[in-house]
Amino acid sequence: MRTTTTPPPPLHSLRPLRRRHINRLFAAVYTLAILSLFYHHILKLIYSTTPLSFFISLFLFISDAILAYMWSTTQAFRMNPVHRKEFPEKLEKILDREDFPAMDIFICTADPYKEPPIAVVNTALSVMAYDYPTEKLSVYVSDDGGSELTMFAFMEAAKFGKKWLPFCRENNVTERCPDAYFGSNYDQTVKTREIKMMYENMKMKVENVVERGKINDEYISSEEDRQVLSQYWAEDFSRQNHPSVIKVLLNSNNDVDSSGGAMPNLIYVSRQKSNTTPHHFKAGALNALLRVSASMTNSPLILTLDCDMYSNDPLTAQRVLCYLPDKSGRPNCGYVQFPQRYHGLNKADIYACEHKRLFLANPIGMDGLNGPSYVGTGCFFRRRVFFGSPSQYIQPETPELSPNHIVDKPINSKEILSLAHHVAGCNYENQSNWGSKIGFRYGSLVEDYYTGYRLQCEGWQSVFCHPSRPAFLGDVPISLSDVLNQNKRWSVGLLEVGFSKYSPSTFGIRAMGILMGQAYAHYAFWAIWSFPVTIYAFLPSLALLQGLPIFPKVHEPTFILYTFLFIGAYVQDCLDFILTQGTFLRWWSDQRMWLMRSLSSFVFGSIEYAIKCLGVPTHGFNVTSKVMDDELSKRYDQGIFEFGVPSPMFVPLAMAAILNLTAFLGGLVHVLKGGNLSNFFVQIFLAGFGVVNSLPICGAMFLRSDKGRMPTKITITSTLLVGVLYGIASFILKI
Ligand SMILES: O=c1ccn([C@@H]2O[C@H](COP(=O)(O)OP(=O)(O)O[C@H]3O[C@H](CO)[C@@H](O)[C@H](O)[C@H]3O)[C@@H](O)[C@H]2O)c(=O)[nH]1
Ligand SMILES: [Mn+2]
Repeated sequence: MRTTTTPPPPLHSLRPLRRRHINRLFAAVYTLAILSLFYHHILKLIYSTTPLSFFISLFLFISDAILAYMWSTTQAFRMNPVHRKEFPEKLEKILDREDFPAMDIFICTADPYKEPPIAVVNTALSVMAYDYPTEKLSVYVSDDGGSELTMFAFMEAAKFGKKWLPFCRENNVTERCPDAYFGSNYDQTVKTREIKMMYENMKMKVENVVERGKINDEYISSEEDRQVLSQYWAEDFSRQNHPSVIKVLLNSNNDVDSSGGAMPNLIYVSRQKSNTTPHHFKAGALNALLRVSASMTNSPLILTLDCDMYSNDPLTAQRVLCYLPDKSGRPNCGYVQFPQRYHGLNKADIYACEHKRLFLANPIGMDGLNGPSYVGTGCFFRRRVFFGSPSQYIQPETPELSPNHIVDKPINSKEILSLAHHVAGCNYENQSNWGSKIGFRYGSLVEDYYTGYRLQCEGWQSVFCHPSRPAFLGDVPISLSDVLNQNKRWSVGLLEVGFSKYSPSTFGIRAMGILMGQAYAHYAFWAIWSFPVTIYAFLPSLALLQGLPIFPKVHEPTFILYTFLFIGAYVQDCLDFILTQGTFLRWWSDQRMWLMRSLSSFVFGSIEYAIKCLGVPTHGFNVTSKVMDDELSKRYDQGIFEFGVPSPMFVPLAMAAILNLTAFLGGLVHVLKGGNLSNFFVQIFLAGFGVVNSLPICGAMFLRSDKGRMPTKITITSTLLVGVLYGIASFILKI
């Protein structure tokens, strides 16, 4: 620390957004409107004359109650949104570079065929090249795929890194992810050409090896490497069942780069797996890394990264130092979360993978309360948060793992390595606090959300940091079935939290207050949107086809209420989106994907959750594929929806599209023939709204002939099912 007489310059600032006043006012007005709607609903229920009208009113009542509840949870994000700014350029006025805290960086990968090792390597190199004292950085790669291909890729990366790091430093490169750098408009010089050749050479080898599924003999450069790789060749070594593999690929005490500077530590870890012991997916992997890293370096700061999110800004770690050691802003700040941002989104972001609300707008709102939730990647933690609340420290069972333990032996020493293997063992956690009271928490498929939530319940706070140059950039799934499956996994994991004894709506509200509890409840109950959206997608159209009006007529006062509620919600949603660096086009995609996810991912997620509750084993963590198919990428770039595979998740989407189209046309014919528009206006409007939203689905069913069109099987099944629904509706009306 430097000693100065003047007070140190502030390292960050905080500004509440003005729109919070309007949000609060609007919330009050909208609440009144919702109350009037329920008054109307109750009257309708009481005065319903037939069982049919009673049940229709009941369905609409429940749907609106769920919509109203979800609306109420979103208010937490709107009450006090804030903006922060940090000043990393002032950091060195306060803290000498040699006093920067050490940092352990965790990178998770789980499948070399879904997560190409060359991309994982790129992620690792991008953080190894941080503008930070190199000897203080340790990169730990967790390979849940237990794959020699990934190990091989990292052996190559360790060699290439020795050239890449000095190259970045000497040329002041901002794009420190090699793939991003060579894909950018970089200076063509002898030096850049030389390094590009080296990179291409490494990439060729790694891709070649993955393609063949095995390592060419001539690629193995030393006897030591051969020995390491031979572990994977043992007969009983499989992905689900193998001993732990830990290899120090770079050691900052010995390894130097081509210009003589220190290299960061680079450690490959594949924890022990056994068919009979649960491994808890990513949370389990992170806990293994937490312990292995404790035994080797035990740095006070930890960054967790998914293999598909590379660093896009070498100054990011320094930005974090503007918050974490500084006690002035949030004394109990346990983590600094950066938004998940993506490269390669198409113009309209057709699948709304940007998740602007989840990753940008909502965290800004939560930052004005106790801080954002943890989103799994791009998050810097204080190691201490994993060991009990700010006031109640929990000692891990092995004293060497405690966050204040100082490692005094070289990472390659026998004692350290044997401890590392011990703590990476699959039975190590038996009868311990790991996953329940310490480390990343088990019990939900969205371990990130759940862990952040439990930490915040314990009293830890967090900070949201979103500099204008994205700190990290990730890949997005580019086919609809991948997107829907990812969202299905999320909804299962969220329901697991929502209906647990730690439910945010009970436990959360008690622990953190109403607003934080509501914010977390908003996510936990995402999947219940499936009910109202499904009802609104089917019921009005079915009734319309039967000539049965179910909403207020245009001249009735409740019609104005309905109009206000609909337009009010939609306009506020749109404004929120656009004011958070959004475009109208992307907002349109976002609301469409909300409907599509509600109709499929959330429905299937709820069913899977229910099955899981009954004790039937389900999929678990289905890793999203990051492999790019050229033809598919091309269609994605043109903004064309990708169906292609006959996924059952498409059935409700196709059914809603067919039914709404039929009902809308039927409604028009009715009006054109002189029928009463006023009675059916709301239903015709809803069907029309459904049609506009399902244009890409109709196109994929009836107009397209490319490989990404809707499989004929799905179209036929859906048409038949709509027929059955229509039949049932007619039957019910007759009795
Ligand atoms: O058994 C497993 C399964 C997954 N992973 C890793 O977890 C990460 C996320 O997996 P991915 O398939 O990319 O899931 P996404 O849905 O894209 O990820 C989001 O949702 C996850 C929770 O469901 C969070 O963990 C992620 O951080 C968040 O970005 C990847 O690095 C995987 O390698 C493991 O390490 N072990
Ligand atoms: Mn991912």
